[in-house]
Amino acid sequence: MTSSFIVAIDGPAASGKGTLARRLAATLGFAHLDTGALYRAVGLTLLRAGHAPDDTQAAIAAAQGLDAATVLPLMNDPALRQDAVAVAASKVSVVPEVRAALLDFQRNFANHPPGGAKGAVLDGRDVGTVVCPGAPAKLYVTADVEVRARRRLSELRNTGAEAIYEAVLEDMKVRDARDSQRAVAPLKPAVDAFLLDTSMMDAEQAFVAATDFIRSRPAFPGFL
Ligand SMILES: Nc1ncnc2c1ncn2[C@@H]1O[C@H](COP(=O)(O)OP(=O)(O)O)[C@@H](O)[C@H]1O
Ligand SMILES: Nc1ccn([C@@H]2O[C@H](COP(=O)(O)OP(=O)(O)O)[C@@H](O)[C@H]2O)c(=O)n1
Repeated sequence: MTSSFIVAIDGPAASGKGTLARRLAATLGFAHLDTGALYRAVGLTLLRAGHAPDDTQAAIAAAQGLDAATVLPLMNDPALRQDAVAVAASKVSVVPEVRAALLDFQRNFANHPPGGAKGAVLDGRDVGTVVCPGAPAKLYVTADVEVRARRRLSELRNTGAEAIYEAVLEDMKVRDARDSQRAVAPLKPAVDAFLLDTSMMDAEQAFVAATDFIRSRPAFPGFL
């Protein structure tokens, strides 16, 4: 059976989309897919094989080689969260063949959520625009880049990594620019997305604003 209960959440790095997506999925009883983790898995595979992150042919081979059996263990690998892996993910994600290789997995997850879930929440950069353009609830989560850099900094420090604010901020600006300016599936809000700026909101306030929006969508009767 194909599910039409899809919540699409997009936005730039450290805007809070993953935090929101996980909590929404738990509340709705839906499955959750962090689509960024798929691009990070490609980046990590490439780095571990000793390739440069901008080696296009190696990136295509890594993406085409990922299947459910190889990707699932990688999704829980702590190395996936390293900043170098985020940068590699952003580099491989400009390659159209890499995006094409990951598309079926994402659409299949959205339309046939695992574990008997009634619906799915996907977060990333192009879920509402490319992966699931027909999703009945789309959110675009953002925040000022300085706020996002501070969030990512404390996240990195909490994992024991040494991180400097200025470097994290600079990395984030470069990655935002690359993600927004690429030719294929650039980061941008879908025309029908609900814009949620979390610069002045904590995670609880963002969750309340998101659930108010989803509750207003006729396609989600009685879920919240
Ligand atoms: N609204 C918010 N206010 C403050 N911190 C937040 C908020 N949402 C998420 N965070 C924190 O910011 C960091 C990045 O959030 P995350 O959900 O991983 O962002 P993304 O998935 O967009 O990269 C995490 O440490 C998370 O706990
Ligand atoms: N749907 C998606 C998700 C991620 N990505 C790429 O993957 C990188 C890492 O994504 P992520 O969501 O894990 O990054 P953060 O927002 O957690 O920093 C992004 O910078 C994008 O370049 C993408 O191109 N399309």
